[in-house]
Amino acid sequence: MSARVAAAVDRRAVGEARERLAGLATPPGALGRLGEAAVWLSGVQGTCPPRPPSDVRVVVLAGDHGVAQHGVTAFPSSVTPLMVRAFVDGTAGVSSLARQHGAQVRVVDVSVDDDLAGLPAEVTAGKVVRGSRPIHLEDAVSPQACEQALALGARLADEAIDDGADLLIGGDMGIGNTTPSAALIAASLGMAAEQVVGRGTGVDDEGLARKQDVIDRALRRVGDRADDPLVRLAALGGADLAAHTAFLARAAERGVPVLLDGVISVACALVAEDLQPGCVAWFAAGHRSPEPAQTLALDKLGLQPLLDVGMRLGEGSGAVAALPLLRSAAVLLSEVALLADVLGS
Ligand SMILES: Cc1cc2ncn([C@H]3O[C@H](COP(=O)(O)O)[C@@H](O)[C@H]3O)c2cc1C
Ligand SMILES: O=C(O)c1cccnc1
Repeated sequence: MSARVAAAVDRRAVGEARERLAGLATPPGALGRLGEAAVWLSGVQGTCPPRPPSDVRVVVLAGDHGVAQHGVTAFPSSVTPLMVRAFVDGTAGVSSLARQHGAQVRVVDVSVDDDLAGLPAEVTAGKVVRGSRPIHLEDAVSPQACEQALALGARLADEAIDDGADLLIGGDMGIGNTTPSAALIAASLGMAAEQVVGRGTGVDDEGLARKQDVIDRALRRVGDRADDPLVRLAALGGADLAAHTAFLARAAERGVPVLLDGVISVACALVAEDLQPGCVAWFAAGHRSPEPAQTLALDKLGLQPLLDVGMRLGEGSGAVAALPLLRSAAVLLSEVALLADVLGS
């Protein structure tokens, strides 16, 4: 997949959108990031003014992580399969937001450490491994499992796009997953564990120190091998994060926009950009997570989040919460009069 390239956004539409935004009957810059979001939407849709996204798909890529057994999270791994069932039942946080804002949610078991008996094949059939391994002790997954996960993530993006999606959101579910996500961001940015570590589901100070130590040991264990983004994913990420990365990269390759979520989503976006330069043009940031690594990664990608409300749930929830703002941005650019017309009338 390293040979693939992201599609090109429509520069003409971007230029038209910038011109229209500057000409609206509003003071310059008064729409803030909504104005920027409208310009971005114009470019990725190839049309000015842009349309509010109407077929939004959230794909939650679920997977467990061996680090969860090493004191880095406030919850046990047994929560992961229970939450997968909650997504299927439509009772998770993102399920509620998606219903409210007209988005569809699909959950897929990439690497949950449970057989998820009784769930439909469309949830479980793609399973790559039962849990990714603890990254401070060994590579999260083999290169073969990583390739399989990448193929799964790309296929899931293709399925959503072929079914008519006009905006994709990657969601995550997996106890412990903020640890490999922070490690991926540290390795991608050449930063130290102490700069990227955050509290995830809410670890106490001792848990935070253990988490920092696990990330630090993982970074030192993998060393320069992490320079290769595929090795980085296999060694420091895991199957779910590889699938998530390919999901985002395939969207960019197919020219379909993505609204990014929290630290897991943005970690994968960073790796996707390394694998397939130019991807970031197809990404907008839904929200800012309190995880320090997420802000560091957003800064590196040059993205400003639409929302900053302290959400730290994952699941794609922060992106779905930002959806009304993105749609508002589109209708503002299309419906607000031009100042010249207002003054001339
Ligand atoms: C009930 C529950 C629902 C969740 N939904 C998303 N997460 C989020 O929190 C976890 C990551 O945080 P950490 O690395 O600290 O474990 C992941 O499962 C992520 O999807 C949840 C966590 C819990 C407990
Ligand atoms: O940044 C996130 O999305 C996040 C933070 C904590 C736990 N789960 C997800």
